[in-house]
Amino acid sequence: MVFAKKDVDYSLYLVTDSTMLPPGTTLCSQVEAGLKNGVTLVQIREKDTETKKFIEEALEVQKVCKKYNVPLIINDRIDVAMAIDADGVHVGQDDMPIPMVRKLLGPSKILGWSVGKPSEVETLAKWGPDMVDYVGVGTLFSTLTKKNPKKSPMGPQGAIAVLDALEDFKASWCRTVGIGGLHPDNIQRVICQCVASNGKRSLDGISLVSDIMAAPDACAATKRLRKLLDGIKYQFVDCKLNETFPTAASIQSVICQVSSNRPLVQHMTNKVHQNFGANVTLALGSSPIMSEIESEVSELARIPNSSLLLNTGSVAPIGTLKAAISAYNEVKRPITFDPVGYSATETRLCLNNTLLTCGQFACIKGNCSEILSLAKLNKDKMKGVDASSGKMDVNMLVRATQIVAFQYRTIAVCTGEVDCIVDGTFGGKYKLSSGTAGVTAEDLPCVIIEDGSIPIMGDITASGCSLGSTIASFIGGLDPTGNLFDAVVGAVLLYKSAGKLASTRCQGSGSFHVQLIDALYQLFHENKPEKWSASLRKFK
Ligand SMILES: Nc1ncnc2c1ncn2[C@@H]1O[C@H](COP(=O)(O)OP(=O)(O)OP(=O)(O)O)[C@@H](O)[C@H]1O
Ligand SMILES: Cc1ncsc1CCO
Ligand SMILES: [Mg+2]
Repeated sequence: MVFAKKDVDYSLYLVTDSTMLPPGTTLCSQVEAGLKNGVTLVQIREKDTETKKFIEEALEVQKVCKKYNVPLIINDRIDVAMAIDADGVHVGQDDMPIPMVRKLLGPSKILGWSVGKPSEVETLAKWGPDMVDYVGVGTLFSTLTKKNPKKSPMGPQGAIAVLDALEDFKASWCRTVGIGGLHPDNIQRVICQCVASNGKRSLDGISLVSDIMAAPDACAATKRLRKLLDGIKYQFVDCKLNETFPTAASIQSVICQVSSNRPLVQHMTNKVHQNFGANVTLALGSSPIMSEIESEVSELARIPNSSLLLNTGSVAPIGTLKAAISAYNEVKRPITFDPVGYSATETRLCLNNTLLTCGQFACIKGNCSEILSLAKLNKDKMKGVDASSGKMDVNMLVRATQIVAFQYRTIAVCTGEVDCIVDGTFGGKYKLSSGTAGVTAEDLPCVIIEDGSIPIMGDITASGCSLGSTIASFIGGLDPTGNLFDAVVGAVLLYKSAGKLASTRCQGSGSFHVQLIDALYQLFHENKPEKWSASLRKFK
């Protein structure tokens, strides 16, 4: 059977591994369970099987694939693929060079290549459409299936770089599947986050091994995966995403919700911020808990109206941070991420980037240096944890905030004299192949909050960190019908207004600290929009 290459469905690509079969199953029975329930492409990848056995197994699997009219790909073994007339071959970077493989296979077979970086995409683009039909993009996350991984996991940001390269080098024919460490708990996030910057393509599918091959009930496991792939919305927090534009009335309603729900805000934050953050949280009628104990994150995440502030100014062990991200994502409770000193040192860059690959954040907030660096618009390293001084161009800051919001499908906040807030959640909508239908970062809604210059806000430590506490309280306090963008904008607006009020009452930076908590307490409990001095406007 010859498959029209353009008709190949890459959405659910099963790769075999007979070393992980549960008792009572065979390679073929697991593949058939997958095919019956929505696997669209099969690859035989048996690293430790002798040739004769490999061929016997491949022929058996081929029979089943033919029954379901699904193409069969062979990993690495071009000889085996040719011997059994399989539908295609998949090779890695260290296997036989692609032009040779194509020469052996002929033009009609499907040829897949593992890629991890833009330079590899450039090469395949130069070869043109007759060479590589699809790429396996990875390794996305660490996985036990690769015994000696040569590369460290690239995360969604690495996949975005590959998708961008495919667009830049105009390799429109080339399809993509994400590979490595993909499981039901991260598939929606990966499809949602892995979109080219021009919004024109997302992954065409995902490739996985253990969730089907090692499943005691491979039928149920495949059905579950199929449902996630065919879904349209990734509801990563249990409140409304991207519905309306914030107004004074909608913010007032958020404050009412926070007042009555009294969220529990778990802080994993730096030492400097802990006491101040706890008091800010209390001023907002919420309960702070400063906890960095791995064994309790799951329990805390499950408390009604829980919310996590993850601030990397000084940090708990990375395993604890990862566990916290997973625990809150799992129960759809919000995480506010503050990548303190993001690009100040290599260590911080690496740590923050690692955490960014681990989950979905409801909000990412940073000062202008952090946001510019996250958006890769900052050539200079940060000097420390504080924003670089000097007047910033608002257009540039908005642009950076939009890029961060778009790339991480989050609400991004950039602080300074002017605060920018951009909603990049796309209402949690996701789709294979078609990206965001051409909508780009520049098209995202942006709100500006300002109240004139309040230099003393930059003269106390952890004022940005405590805005993080405020955002985490507001998001955590939302009803399921409350709106995420309203909550973040409301937090920034109330905090700025409190800063202004405190600056008129204080005598210096010491008393400003105290006055800021008083002002937040007052404005929150009064909940009167006419008392908010900061202005809210739509950017452009
Ligand atoms: N010049 C300014 N005028 C008005 N508001 C400001 C000014 N500088 C900072 N702010 C406000 O102060 C808060 C902290 O912002 P900043 O950008 O200084 O954060 P940060 O560097 O992360 O702070 P930290 O690391 O000390 O916690 C924000 O709410 C921001 O709106
Ligand atoms: C001073 C300082 N150092 C690490 S975190 C922090 C608080 C402000 O970000
Ligand atoms: Mg900060």
